[in-house]
Amino acid sequence: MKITDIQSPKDIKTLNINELEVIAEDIRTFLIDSISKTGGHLSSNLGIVELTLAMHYVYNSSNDKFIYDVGHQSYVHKILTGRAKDFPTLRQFDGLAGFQKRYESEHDPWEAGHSSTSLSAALGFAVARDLNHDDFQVLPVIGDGAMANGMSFEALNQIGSEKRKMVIVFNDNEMSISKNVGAMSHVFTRLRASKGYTGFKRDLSNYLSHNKVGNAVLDSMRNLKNNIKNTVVDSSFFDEFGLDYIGPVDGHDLKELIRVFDAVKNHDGPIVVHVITTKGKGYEYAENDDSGKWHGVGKFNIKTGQSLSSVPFNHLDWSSILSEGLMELAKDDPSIVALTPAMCSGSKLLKFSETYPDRFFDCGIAEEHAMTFAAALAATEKKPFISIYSSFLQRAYDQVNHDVARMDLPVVIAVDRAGIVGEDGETHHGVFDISTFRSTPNLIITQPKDADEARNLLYSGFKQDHPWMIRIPRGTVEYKPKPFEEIALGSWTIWKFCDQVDATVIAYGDDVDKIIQKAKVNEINIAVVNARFLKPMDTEMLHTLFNDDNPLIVYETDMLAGGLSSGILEFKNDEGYAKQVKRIGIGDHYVTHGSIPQLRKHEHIDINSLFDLIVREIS
Ligand SMILES: Cc1ncc(C[n+]2csc(CCOP(=O)(O)OP(=O)(O)O)c2C)c(N)n1
Ligand SMILES: CC(=O)[C@@H](O)[C@H](O)COP(=O)(O)O
Ligand SMILES: [Mg+2]
Repeated sequence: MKITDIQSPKDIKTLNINELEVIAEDIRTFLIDSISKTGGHLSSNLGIVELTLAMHYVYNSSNDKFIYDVGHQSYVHKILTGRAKDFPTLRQFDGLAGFQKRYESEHDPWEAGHSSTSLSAALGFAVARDLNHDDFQVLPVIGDGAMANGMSFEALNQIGSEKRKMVIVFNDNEMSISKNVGAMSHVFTRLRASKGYTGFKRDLSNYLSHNKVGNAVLDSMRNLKNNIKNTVVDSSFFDEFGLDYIGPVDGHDLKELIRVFDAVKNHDGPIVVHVITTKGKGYEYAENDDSGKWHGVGKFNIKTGQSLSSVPFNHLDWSSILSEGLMELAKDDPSIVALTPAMCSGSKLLKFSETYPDRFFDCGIAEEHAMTFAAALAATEKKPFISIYSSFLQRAYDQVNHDVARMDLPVVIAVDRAGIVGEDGETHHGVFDISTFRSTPNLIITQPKDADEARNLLYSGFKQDHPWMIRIPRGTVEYKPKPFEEIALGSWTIWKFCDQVDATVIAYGDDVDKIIQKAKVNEINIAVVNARFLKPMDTEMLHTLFNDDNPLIVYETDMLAGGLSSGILEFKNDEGYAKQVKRIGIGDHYVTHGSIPQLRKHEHIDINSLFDLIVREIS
């Protein structure tokens, strides 16, 4: 059977084990081939092939609810639910999404992108089912990284007391994006090494021989399903939560997986099936990767494993610019420490972690904890630098407010992947943080226009006594490091095409230089303000701008509501100015997936849309 011919899970239900094993290998080849051309989350999907096949073989999606935690490992599920033909469009504008999407298929009952929502969602589905006297199984599929998150524990706490029927598929590959960390990872290691499943298998064969059903295991297991209580083994960890447990199960042994899923099919109450998988299974480079490089990839050469994306000459990604700067500062200042909630590779902190292992903390997928941890470090004379992707920082809103800003503690917060991030889409665009945090007292919010300013904002952040955010986008910028210089708090800068300009644009980030460049090339007579402090704003400069007669345009590439232009409109109102302010930014909706330039165009927040507005305003 061709992978692209699979229309629905029904197509694999009549296959025998040998045929299923062939399909598993074909799916792996399909994934490697397809993702090498589009980019995407390769390793987690290669690891979950047999597991997903076994689940679809035994259960009946869409009646049974398949809920993938994060959703980055739902590609095999997408293939088995008739979406293989759409893989050439994966994560592209108008194309197949990289996560489960309710609009995409009836087989996607839930959506995520952020980690550790699957267990809470599963409980919601299970309770609604019971209240409606419906009959379906709920199957959250959750990794060992996501399982160690606080939300998962909050959910387990209630699942264990509610005792609703669900099969929690615990996909344990000892990896988060990179190697999994923390005490929970040791708990899982002990479980993995436990004799539980051996015990289960022994009980099972006893059961089978007592019942004289012979060796036709698949059929026998069907008889067993109502007696699963006899075979479920205790596991100290999940047992403490009041959950039944089976495992560890070899996640690449299709026959075994099918036997186990069949056995727990109608299990009464919540049961954890602990499945051991290998992240990157079947593709050597990905299988041997501990660093997280193959977790999410761009286009690559299958043979050599080389990336096909190139970084322009003299350019470096923004995360590395900050982490290189941090390394320089940390060399002379032993009080500097660095933290990441599970994003060591993406935040480019690997070098820091190797150089200063005692001063580096990977907190796991635990944004809330990481932020409060950083606050306490700052309260005890350490100088914490915490790097968090903007969209994941949404998780730590209260900790920034309650623990960092309220106590006015000098935590330097790198808000990475700020702005539109591209292919990950809705759940990952970092477009909310300015609006979210502009109302937080004591907090300073900055965004550099170039690499020098990024370094200088980092340097300045460590020289002062307040919480200090530095927003940096996904992508690269020209990098020729110069000695650090301090930047005055709340100071903006202005560039003018000539003394008498016709309009002023206020912008921030790396768009500032792009706007200046375009104005120069096209001889457009404007001034461009670099609003490198989004909070506090440069009120002296704002008074000057409101006192001249030129049109004033605020150019934002984040949410309009509550963003920089909202701050400027508040200023205008409070200071009693009459001048109109034109603004560009993202309206009241979520932004889809696609390349960053495509999405900016689609949202009318690209530089061409800005210049169309400028020309309208000055003509
Ligand atoms: C709240 C949040 N923080 C961080 C991430 C980034 N992230 C995506 S997948 C992942 C690792 C998940 O590990 P695991 O659950 O074990 O899944 P695996 O990829 O190993 O299958 C992380 C940290 C996220 N999606 N959401
Ligand atoms: C699924 C997930 O949340 C991460 O893997 C994310 O896709 C990483 O994004 P970057 O590629 O920008 O590091
Ligand atoms: Mg994992």
